[in-house]
Amino acid sequence: MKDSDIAVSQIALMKQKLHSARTALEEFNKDRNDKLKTLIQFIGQLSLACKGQNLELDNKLAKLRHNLHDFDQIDEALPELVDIERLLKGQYNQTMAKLEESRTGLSKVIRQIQRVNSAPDKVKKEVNYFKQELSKPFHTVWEYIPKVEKLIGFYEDILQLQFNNPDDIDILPQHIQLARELAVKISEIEFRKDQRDQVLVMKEVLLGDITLSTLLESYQTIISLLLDNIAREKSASQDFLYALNDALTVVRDVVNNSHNSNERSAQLKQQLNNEINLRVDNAGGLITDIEDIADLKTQLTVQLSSLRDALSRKEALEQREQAILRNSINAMRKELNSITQEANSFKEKLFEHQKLNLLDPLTQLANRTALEDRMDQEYRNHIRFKTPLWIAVTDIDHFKMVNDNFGHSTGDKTLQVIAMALKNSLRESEFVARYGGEEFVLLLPDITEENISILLNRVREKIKNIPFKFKNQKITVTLSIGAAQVMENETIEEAFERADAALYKAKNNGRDRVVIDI
Ligand SMILES: Nc1nc2c(ncn2[C@@H]2O[C@H](COP(=O)(O)OP(=O)(O)OP(=O)(O)O)[C@@H](O)[C@H]2O)c(=O)[nH]1
Repeated sequence: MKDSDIAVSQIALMKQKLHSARTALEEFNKDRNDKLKTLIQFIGQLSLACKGQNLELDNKLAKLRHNLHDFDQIDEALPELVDIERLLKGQYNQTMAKLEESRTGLSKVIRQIQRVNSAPDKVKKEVNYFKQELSKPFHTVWEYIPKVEKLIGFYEDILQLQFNNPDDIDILPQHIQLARELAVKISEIEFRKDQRDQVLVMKEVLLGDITLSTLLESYQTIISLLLDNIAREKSASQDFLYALNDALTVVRDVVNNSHNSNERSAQLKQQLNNEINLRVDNAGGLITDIEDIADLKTQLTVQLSSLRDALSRKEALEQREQAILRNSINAMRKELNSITQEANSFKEKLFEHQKLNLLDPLTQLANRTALEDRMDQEYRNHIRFKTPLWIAVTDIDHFKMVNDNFGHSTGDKTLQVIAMALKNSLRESEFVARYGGEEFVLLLPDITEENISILLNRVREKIKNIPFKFKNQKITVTLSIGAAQVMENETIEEAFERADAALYKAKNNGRDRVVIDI
């Protein structure tokens, strides 16, 4: 074969190879584009799945989807990818941190559920198992949601049980606090004798292990007892008013009757007086007109007899009048006596109430109302006579410990002893009141600035030296005292505030001391 023929056949072969290579390249390009399109579609779908986690990411992905949609614009999408990659990475870290946070949150909720004593045993067991499960970290949000659902299920079970047995609703610390406060309050109220046993029992219950329903019942009972007392007082005053009204009606009738009979008597008397005058006139006329003595004697005898008759009728009338008057007076006296008795017993009751309203039933010291009255009175004297006036506020130290360690009734007795000791350590002119709880207020007129500290420290020492013995244990009870003198142009309330602030200082400086605000 000639060289030229060889060259031609080689060229033909190369052409053929080139054609095959081009066809292969076209097929490869087509295949690559198909795969790329599939990939782009997939990215589009994936980006939709990420939607809703982060707004910036959503916007970027929307833009990416738009750019990828037109195959020719694919180059424009490339720079966006860097940003999107950064956002996706951040989003991943954030999601993981949030999931960990949520896991801790759920563990807290679990601990709360475990504290619910009334939870059924089945729930308690499941909660324990669930707690172990919860110790493993979550990897996706979808692992988290069923856990939350499970927790809600536990709550549902517990609530369901409590709705079915409302008596078992858990009593919270604030309920117990309310019960204790109610116990203190009812010991400050004076109940009737026949109510006292019931109140004592209630106080014991309130200070013991109480359920919520017992607490509510106690509130209801106390309100009923108080309403009953109010109703009784109302009916006692009503009875008194009715009795007063009846007595006044009787007195009015008596007065009316005696007035009417007086009028009738006055008319009769007038008639009799006229008759007597007429007889006297007639007798006078006879003396001047008749000259014959015998005739005169006869006529005069007739006139005198008529006169005697009229006079005796007048006397009878006057006697009847006096009898009526006496009866009226007696009837009125009787009514007045009975109404005076009623009024006295009502007054006594009022006085008792008034006294009770001013006395603290536990310690028998003056109460807050009485203190306010006395503060007014002492302040007026202080202004009028320019005498010094001190006010001291005192509070027992760590009194809660006495209650907590030895019981509330020991606490009550301690208060009584301290109240008595305070009262006994003051002069007649001085005054002490229970201000509330374990706090007392002293009003001390006529004390000089040099003496106030001596006096109050003496009171403090006196209380400190009381040999209290609880459960065979010797206990020292101390007081903190704050005092202030009423200054010129100052109200007693302002001085009280200063004394209270001084008490606060005494407490803060270590208790068992007197602080005087000068
Ligand atoms: N037994 C009894 N306790 C009372 C009465 N009134 C108040 N308390 C108790 O007095 C205590 C006062 O406690 P806190 O206010 O904490 O004061 P504290 O323990 O005295 O401590 P400090 O005042 O800070 O020294 C509480 O436990 C009250 O329940 C009462 O009439 N009887």
